Amino acid sequence: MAEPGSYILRTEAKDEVGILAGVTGLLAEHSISIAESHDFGDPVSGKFFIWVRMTCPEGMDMAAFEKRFAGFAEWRKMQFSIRPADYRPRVLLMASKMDHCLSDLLFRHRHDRLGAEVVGIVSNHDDARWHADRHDLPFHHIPVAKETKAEAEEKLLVRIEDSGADFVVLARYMQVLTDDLCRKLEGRCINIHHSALPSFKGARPYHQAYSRGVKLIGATAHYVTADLDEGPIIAQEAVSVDHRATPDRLIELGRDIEARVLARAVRAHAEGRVFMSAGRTVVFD
Ligand SMILES: Nc1nc2c(c(=O)[nH]1)N[C@@H](CN(C=O)c1ccc(C(=O)N[C@@H](CCC(=O)O)C(=O)O)cc1)CN2
Repeated sequence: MAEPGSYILRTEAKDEVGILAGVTGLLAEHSISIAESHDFGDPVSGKFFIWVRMTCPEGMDMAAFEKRFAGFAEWRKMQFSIRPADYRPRVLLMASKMDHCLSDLLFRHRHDRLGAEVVGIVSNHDDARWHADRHDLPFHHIPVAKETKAEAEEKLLVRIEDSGADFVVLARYMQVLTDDLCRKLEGRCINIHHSALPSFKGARPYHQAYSRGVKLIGATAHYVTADLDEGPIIAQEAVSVDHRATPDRLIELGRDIEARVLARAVRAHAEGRVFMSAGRTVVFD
């Protein structure tokens, strides 16, 4: 649990000399101590990113500080946000039949290791109801068929709205989202793909990998876009395999990697550690 007076500051701006000094100078001016900080100047986008976990002095006028910071940000044409470090963004989890990632996220949530507040579970199958009941969470069974996809996505949007979810996680949710839904969820829908993208996009990646005779398999957590499995990558991991591994063995080996990679991405997103930059991500993990 973050200590009282602890806040997360995120900034992004055109990369210019003095940006970092300006931000840290403002913090020092207000006797704000820095507990953790990260910064990066992206040569591709020409943007400079700063992430700070800061502790403000007791009794500090945060409104006055934010107003002062806003003046600096306007001058530097900087985007910024400040939020309490113990704020937990609300997340809606979605799964189909495979439940290893869902189960792992719920376990981490139960032990407050996810960095987000799970507000419900959505599935196109009824199997995941067991997990919702086990964790005393709302469960929404929204079946999907090609001819009912638009109606199903309308129901999903209602659930997202009603639950107050800040973001959505596809924890092995095996339905392709329409372009329209991807636009509506831009930057706030994370998927776990069971391959080391860009290899083996689409369905059955382990079978694709087996046919290719790979010596590595992996998992990729990425933001969802209309281009299937081509969204900005947040986290990845890979493990060596050899000629003896059948598709079923690859699926078995992949479970732990998928769950670990997805949890890392969810927590990074929840803590505001992920920035978008020229179609890629900057992750201050
Ligand atoms: N618009 C997007 N939707 C989804 C993405 C994405 O990146 N963009 N990621 C997928 C997850 N996924 C792999 O990780 C995946 C899921 C399902 C399929 C697929 O082809 N499924 C069915 C077709 C189902 C449908 O048309 O809805 C099939 O097997 O034929 C491919 C990849 C989640 N959605």
